[in-house]
Amino acid sequence: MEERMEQLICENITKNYKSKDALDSVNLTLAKGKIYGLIGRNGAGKTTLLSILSAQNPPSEGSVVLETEEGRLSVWENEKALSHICFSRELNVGKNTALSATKVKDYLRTASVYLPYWDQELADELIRKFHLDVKQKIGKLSKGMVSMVTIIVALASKADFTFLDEPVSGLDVVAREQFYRILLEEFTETGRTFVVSTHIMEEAADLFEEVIILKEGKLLLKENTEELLESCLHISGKAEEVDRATEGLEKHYEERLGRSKSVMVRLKPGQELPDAEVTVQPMKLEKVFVALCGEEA
Ligand SMILES: Nc1ncnc2c1ncn2[C@@H]1O[C@H](COP(=O)(O)OP(=O)(O)OP(=O)(O)O)[C@@H](O)[C@H]1O
Repeated sequence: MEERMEQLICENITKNYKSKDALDSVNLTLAKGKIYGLIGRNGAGKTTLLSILSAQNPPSEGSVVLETEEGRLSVWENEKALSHICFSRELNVGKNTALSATKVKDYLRTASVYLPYWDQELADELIRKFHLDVKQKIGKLSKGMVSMVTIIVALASKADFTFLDEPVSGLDVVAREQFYRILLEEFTETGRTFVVSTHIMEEAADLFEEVIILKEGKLLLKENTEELLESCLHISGKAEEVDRATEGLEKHYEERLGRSKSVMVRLKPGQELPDAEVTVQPMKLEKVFVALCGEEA
């Protein structure tokens, strides 16, 4: 019987670069069979986290452990653990680099050698779906086509834990929708775990069972997306009414305009808003993110 990977655990990960502390004591457990959205402002530490989770980058402190039926395997320098993890990074092609001169088919062939569960049939299907010219050099591809190459590597890797770093950043809206559909199909068929970092939250929010938010190198929250959105409310109205309605609640992003005021509250389980003359509106993920990670006015 095929061995199943259970969860990937990130224990107290800190990463200090020379001039920057990129991650600060991050504890995180990624369960089998979920799609996670990883969000955070520029420089929050998303890429650093994914590179540490996949052992492409050593942490300054802490460890990453793959928990299996057979026991706990440290991910660092452990071929068996790493065979179940794929981080398909954004490609920095650059001019006149070895990568820019590499043909797509050769890049994919190299990936197929390194990734032990590579599915060539799936890779070929995705190449067709994305209309990708595999004879083309990577340096000659458009930004979106380069993103497609990283998406193909991620999906065809068939790794139990697959990380994609801003996969849709260069894609047009049609290709983005196509990517979300393909990802969901692959997820439904296989129950693999995906972590997808993105700045384009709204259109991907339905895809994420859980969201992970990094803020300045710290894990701000990891929560079921639906529950997070249910708990966050936008309250507006006369300032004194808003104050009365939100007293004692967790508040973010207060904005005052003359005598009126608006604020986001995040209700804890069991908490309710008192009756008050205020307008209460549900919030979309992007607005919740801005309220949690944006700069207060
Ligand atoms: N190799 C490195 N050397 C020094 N500092 C680095 C290195 N890589 C990242 N950093 C710094 O660590 C911090 C986190 O960077 P990281 O790339 O992980 O952020 P991110 O959340 O992925 O950002 P973005 O959304 O802009 O891609 C940033 O301040 C960045 O400048």
